[in-house]
Amino acid sequence: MSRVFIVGLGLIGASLAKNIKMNQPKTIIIGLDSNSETTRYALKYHIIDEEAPSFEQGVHQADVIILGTHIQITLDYIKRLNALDLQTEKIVTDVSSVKKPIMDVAKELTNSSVKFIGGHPMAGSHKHGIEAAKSHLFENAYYILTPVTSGLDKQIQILKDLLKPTKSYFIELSEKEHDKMTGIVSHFPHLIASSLVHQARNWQDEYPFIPKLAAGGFRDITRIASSNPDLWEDILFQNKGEMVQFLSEWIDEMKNVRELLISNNHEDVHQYLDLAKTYRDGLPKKKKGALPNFYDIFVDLYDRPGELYKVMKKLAENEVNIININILEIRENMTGVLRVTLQTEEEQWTAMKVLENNGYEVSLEE
Ligand SMILES: NC(=O)c1ccc[n+]([C@@H]2O[C@H](COP(=O)([O-])OP(=O)(O)OC[C@H]3O[C@@H](n4cnc5c(N)ncnc54)[C@H](O)[C@@H]3O)[C@@H](O)[C@H]2O)c1
Ligand SMILES: O=C(O)C(=O)C[C@]1(C(=O)O)C=C[C@@H](O)C=C1
Repeated sequence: MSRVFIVGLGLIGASLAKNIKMNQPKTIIIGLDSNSETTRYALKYHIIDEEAPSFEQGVHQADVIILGTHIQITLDYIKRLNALDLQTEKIVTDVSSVKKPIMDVAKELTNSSVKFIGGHPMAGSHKHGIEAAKSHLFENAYYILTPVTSGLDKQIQILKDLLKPTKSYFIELSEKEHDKMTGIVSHFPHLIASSLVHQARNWQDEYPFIPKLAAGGFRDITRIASSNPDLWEDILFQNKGEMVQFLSEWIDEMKNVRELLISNNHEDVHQYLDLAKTYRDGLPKKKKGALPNFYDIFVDLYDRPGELYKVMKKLAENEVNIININILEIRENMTGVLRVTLQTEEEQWTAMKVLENNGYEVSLEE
């Protein structure tokens, strides 16, 4: 029986806690969060078994420590490991979205009882906090590991065994490779999504109808602009070097596209769009959850009498034919997610609009 200490019980920390609890019920989960309401929630819904009296005591009590806080805070916790007089070996990992600053600090650790393995599950959400946590969040996602030194094979295997039920795919990368690649496909798109929202907002004074027209395309490309600004400020500055480089490249590219439009260069604009389409179409398809991907929508559902019925009724009234429904985690007083599977893309679109117009939060991805 192992003891796992999770520091920071937000979206990622609590999702891991739920996954471990569900699949390895004998593992004791000790938790720590600076927000006492979060800790109360975690204890009440058995997401953790015990609250750690302090960071230091939690580390002493555990075999594996998962640092699930924002990066700047995680850096402080890693530094605090050095001062501990530990009797047994501790496997310590984090979940931070940027790896170089973490690994720089971890490499400075002189406490030989601490075996640090950098970690980053490449899945998440624009939502944050314990209430958004889901045990299946990491299903089919890549889980990147960045070990601090070689010779940690045994510890890496223990960590992988613990996290195996997340059903994610483990890969090892250097921190440099990690920050470059996640910078391109995760961090930089956040800046662009936010910039598109600002542009729409700036034009809204002159054209107040803009938000009503901001439908499919705009919503798809800007979903991530709804993420937690505290987290993303942290991520963007921790990966500042890459961000500045990508921004410079992007500005040059946009200037070039502007020139193509001004000079009526249809051929090159077509080629620009066509190349992007070919690359985008070739990206691996997302497959999450146990069901094959027909046309799913995901509806936030609160645990209240009649909620499921209301959703089904609205869809029936609009003649949406449902292939399957699946409730992904709903427990007393918790927001769960209802997956509704439709046969066609058109029905997927209709179902989403019908429910959104009736006040539900709906997304095409979980
Ligand atoms: N959100 C995502 O999509 C995502 C995906 C993968 C990895 N990550 C990484 O996971 C980490 C956590 O992100 P999140 O989205 O779960 O954030 P979150 O805001 O949902 O959770 C952070 C939790 O840490 C707690 N906390 C704050 N200060 C603390 C302290 N000093 N000690 C203990 N707890 C403290 C907060 O109360 C909160 O519960 C970040 O480093 C982020 O880079 C995020
Ligand atoms: O799905 C989202 O909302 C996310 O932003 C998740 C996402 C990503 O960009 O894919 C964001 C940051 C993480 O470090 C990992 C995953």
